[in-house]
Amino acid sequence: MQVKICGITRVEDALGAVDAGADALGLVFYKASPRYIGFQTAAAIAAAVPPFVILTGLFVDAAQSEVDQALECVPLNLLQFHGEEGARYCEQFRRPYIKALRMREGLDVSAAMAQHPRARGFLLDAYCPSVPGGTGATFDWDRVPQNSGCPIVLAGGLKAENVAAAIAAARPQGVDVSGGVEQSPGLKDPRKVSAFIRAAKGH
Ligand SMILES: O=C(O)c1ccccc1NCC(=O)[C@H](O)[C@H](O)COP(=O)(O)O
Repeated sequence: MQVKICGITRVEDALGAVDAGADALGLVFYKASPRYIGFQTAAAIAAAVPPFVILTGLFVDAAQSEVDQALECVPLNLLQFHGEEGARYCEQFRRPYIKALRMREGLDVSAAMAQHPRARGFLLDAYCPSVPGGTGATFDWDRVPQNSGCPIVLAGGLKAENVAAAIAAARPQGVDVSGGVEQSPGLKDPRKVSAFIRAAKGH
């Protein structure tokens, strides 16, 4: 099971997550988030992270110039679009990307996935009307499509205590967590991070 720890704001949190076995880290470039970091901090984190860890840049309906600037300043391996971005917008950066789908009631997940034929995967997150992500809320894991033909990353309200059950129900390729491994918004708790990764990877 691949694990992404999202909302990293400090070098020590990045290194702690990598030591604990994280496969990917998420850097939030959405200014309204308590986990927002600027490009300078992001570049410092990127410089400290070993080469085989996937560094993901997260955006919510950002201006094209903002994503371009992030790509100039930070060596991101993957883009994560967490708003209402369409395929043409996401593809213009010519970088691997995953599209977040917020699981509001009635969402046709397969149809939403079909709108992004070039996405490398889909991150399925809980839907809360006023907050685009990092809400700590779960959704019904039985709604995760099986055999969709594209990697699924499960997110939303995961923590060490529920991630094994979530994986058993949704059978995703990866899991993503933010609030469930924090001591306070934006600051990771090393013990929670390592308990989460152990539980997700089944050891
Ligand atoms: O983390 C944020 O603050 C955030 C803000 C706006 C859009 C997305 C955000 N996070 C995206 C993630 O990938 C989170 O890990 C995911 O939403 C799950 O968060 P949580 O329920 O806190 O584990």
